[in-house]
Amino acid sequence: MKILKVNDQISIKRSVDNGTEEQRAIVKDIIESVRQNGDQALKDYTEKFDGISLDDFKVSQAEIEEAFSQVDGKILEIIKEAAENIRSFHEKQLRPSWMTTEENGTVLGQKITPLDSVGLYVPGGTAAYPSSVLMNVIPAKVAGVKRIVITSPPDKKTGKLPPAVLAAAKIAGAEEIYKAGGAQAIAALAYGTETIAPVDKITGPGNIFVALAKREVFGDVDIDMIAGPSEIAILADDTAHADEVASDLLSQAEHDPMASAVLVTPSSALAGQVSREVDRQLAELPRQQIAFQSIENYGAVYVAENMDEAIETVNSLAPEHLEILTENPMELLGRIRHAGAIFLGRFSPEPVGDYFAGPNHVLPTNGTARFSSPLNVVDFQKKSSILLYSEKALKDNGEKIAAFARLEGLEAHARSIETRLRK
Ligand SMILES: NC(=O)c1ccc[n+]([C@@H]2O[C@H](COP(=O)([O-])OP(=O)(O)OC[C@H]3O[C@@H](n4cnc5c(N)ncnc54)[C@H](O)[C@@H]3O)[C@@H](O)[C@H]2O)c1
Ligand SMILES: N[C@H](CO)Cc1c[nH]c[nH+]1
Ligand SMILES: [Zn+2]
Repeated sequence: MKILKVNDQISIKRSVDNGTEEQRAIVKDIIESVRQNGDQALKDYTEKFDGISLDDFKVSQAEIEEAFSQVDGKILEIIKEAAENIRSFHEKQLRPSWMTTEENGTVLGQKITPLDSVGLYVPGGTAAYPSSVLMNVIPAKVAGVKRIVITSPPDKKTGKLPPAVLAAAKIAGAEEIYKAGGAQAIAALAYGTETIAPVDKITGPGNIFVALAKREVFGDVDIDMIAGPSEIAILADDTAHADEVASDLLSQAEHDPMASAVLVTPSSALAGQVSREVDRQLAELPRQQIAFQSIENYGAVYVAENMDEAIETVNSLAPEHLEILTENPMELLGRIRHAGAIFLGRFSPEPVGDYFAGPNHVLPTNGTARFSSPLNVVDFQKKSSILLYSEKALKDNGEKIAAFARLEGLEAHARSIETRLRK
């Protein structure tokens, strides 16, 4: 793994993928076709891209039960315990609606309402993570969303969805599940077909066709974010254990050839040890090819002049995941301004958050931690403002409001107020 000096140019190499012109045109065609032809288009594209001919896209209750029985009992217990931790963490994010009443009778407030329906896209293939099913469905449940839909492409051989995904969905409490993938599934969620009623918001990652389709339907429905490849930055001093730092870097590198994994440290001794250790551990990994490309193209060990420079470097990266492996990580927490999730100390490696602790693993990537947050309960709710003026309140303030309206040249606004002042 390469060792570099921190300089002004340092940044995680970003891979913001807007797709090719051809891919964007394909996605537009697919969406239009699903809008026009509904289920028939969904069926045709599933045959074309997934090689499966389906008469019914809906996963039956029997299929869910069968999947549940196929997953090892001990694994089911682990998924249930993780689900409980995730539920308990997200319940703490709930905020009540509120109202205030002033002396003149004015009532002002904010009413919080869950979205009616949301759709979660679960990617196909090896990226069909049951943990991501929990991380999307549970905050929606906690928010109070009544209808939670899951859609995922059928396996090219069996025509089914992975048993662990169906089991996680059942444990999280989502049982309206469809076998449909790609841009056609996003179009079906956004606009509906004969079988799939439309939803109000679409969440979840996917390949370039899924990402482009989410961008395309945004506005007609809401979306969560366009998640990029995984990122980890580690801030460490010479008390860190090189083998642990290396394994944590590789834990995200194995996700994606474009995942980024960087160490930032003022210790050149640690830098050398970690660099060698990454190379050694890489050779032993099953997903060696993926991790190798990630480390080669998007990985680095950065040596800073001192801890102050290292901290500023981390803030400028605004990584998805940040591990602090220093003598006293808590002391540095207050100086971290930008990171999706912050893992403190050597007993909190990143996979603790991916699977089990409770905080959401759907996190801002590509430096967007500067302005956005992990997926959370509020993403599945919306707010309505409440206003009630008493007669006295309107009489006391009506002239000011009418004057403000006339300042903007809006006479009908002013009269709407004044017609009441005269009575
Ligand atoms: N950021 C995260 O948290 C996260 C987590 C898991 C997976 N992912 C990403 O999800 C993706 C999974 O990709 P995948 O392809 O295995 O599954 P996918 O479900 O995203 O896409 C499969 C679908 O793509 C469509 N498709 C394939 N080729 C097409 C073509 N030529 N034209 C039109 N549509 C086509 C098909 O409809 C197919 O069903 C990866 O990019 C992975 O990095 C990200
Ligand atoms: N680290 C990924 C998000 O960046 C999430 C994940 C799922 N499974 C394992 N990891
Ligand atoms: Zn992960």
